[in-house]
Amino acid sequence: MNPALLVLEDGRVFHGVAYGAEGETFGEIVFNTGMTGYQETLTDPSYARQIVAMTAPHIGNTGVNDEDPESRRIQVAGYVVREPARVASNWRATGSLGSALRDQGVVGIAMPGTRALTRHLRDKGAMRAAIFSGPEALAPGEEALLERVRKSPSMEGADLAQHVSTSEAYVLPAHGGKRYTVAAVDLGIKSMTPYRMSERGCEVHVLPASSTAEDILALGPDGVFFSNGPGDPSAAGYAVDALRGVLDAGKPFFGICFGNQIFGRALGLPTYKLRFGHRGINQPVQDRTTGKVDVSAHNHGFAVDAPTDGPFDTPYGRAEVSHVNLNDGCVEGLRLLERPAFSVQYHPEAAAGPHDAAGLFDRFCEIMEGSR
Ligand SMILES: NC(=O)CC[C@H](N)C(=O)O
Repeated sequence: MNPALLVLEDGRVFHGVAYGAEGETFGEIVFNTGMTGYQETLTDPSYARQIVAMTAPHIGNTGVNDEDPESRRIQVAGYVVREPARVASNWRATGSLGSALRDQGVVGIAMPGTRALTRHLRDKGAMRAAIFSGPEALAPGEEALLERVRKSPSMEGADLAQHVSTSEAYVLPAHGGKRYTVAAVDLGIKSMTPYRMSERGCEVHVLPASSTAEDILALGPDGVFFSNGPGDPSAAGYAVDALRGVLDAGKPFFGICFGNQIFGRALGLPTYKLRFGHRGINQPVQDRTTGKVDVSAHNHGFAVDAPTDGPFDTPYGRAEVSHVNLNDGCVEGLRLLERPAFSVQYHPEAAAGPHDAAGLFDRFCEIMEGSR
């Protein structure tokens, strides 16, 4: 197997062997703590331009199948694992993870130091990085490679949603009888999300990220949804403008992850970059109204900065922080108190992840019902 290097912008270098395609790739290095669900992780468009390191030591055991992808392709910029499975064993498997990475040109590295890497990122934070594998990519030597990593673009200020969004609108029909029309703005949407709505009787019109409030309202939707997505929410002013138009029109609104950050910005709140973010499927989130704790799926590197000591004023009336993360206290949900609009920073669609928060899709249906 050919040698590979993972080079971090602060000069830390990890040695390993090539996994997946050989060559080079640049991105923000982040870690994911999920013990399962690598295929959903790899295909989540929110990971665009990120190199994802898995803390679970053995990856690829169940191969890849045609049912679990969350989008049409592997979306991560690069992949870091400790030990790839040599055998893919599962009744649904159609191939191995190594060949899927290779076929889609995704450069990865298998290296013994994933634990040291995770501890490093925990202390120093997510940062620019690159994987170089094979003799050609490694030829310039570590110093020259590090220089190139330092010159690569940062995640801060990156507008990536428009690059992963659908270019054409499409419709997911309602399962078992249509009850609601939903306009879902695709900022990097995972395929399970509109599916969760469709199984609750929503006809889901998935719209490009560049859709304006007029485009959205032209559908006459019962409710509007803004999806998860990659990049820095402070660089997506177009989505904030569209959402403001939707809120001005009084439409019921639900947002997930990037959608929560856009909602926060539409309410006039700032967003900021977390040191190393939350990526995994066992994050404890508390609903501050009921006190109930959900174990939930996460993938975010940014968060909304909002007062957690009680309701606050916004251009749309009073709002409150509805959910907080019990690990670090960060804002995990927002809601308006006088209008039907709410959002969460985590992933009730649960692909992969626990289904504790599935009731949020029911809540979306309830606010659409209540607004009729
Ligand atoms: N999953 C998401 O929607 C991620 C949102 C945003 N890109 C972040 O990293 O915080």
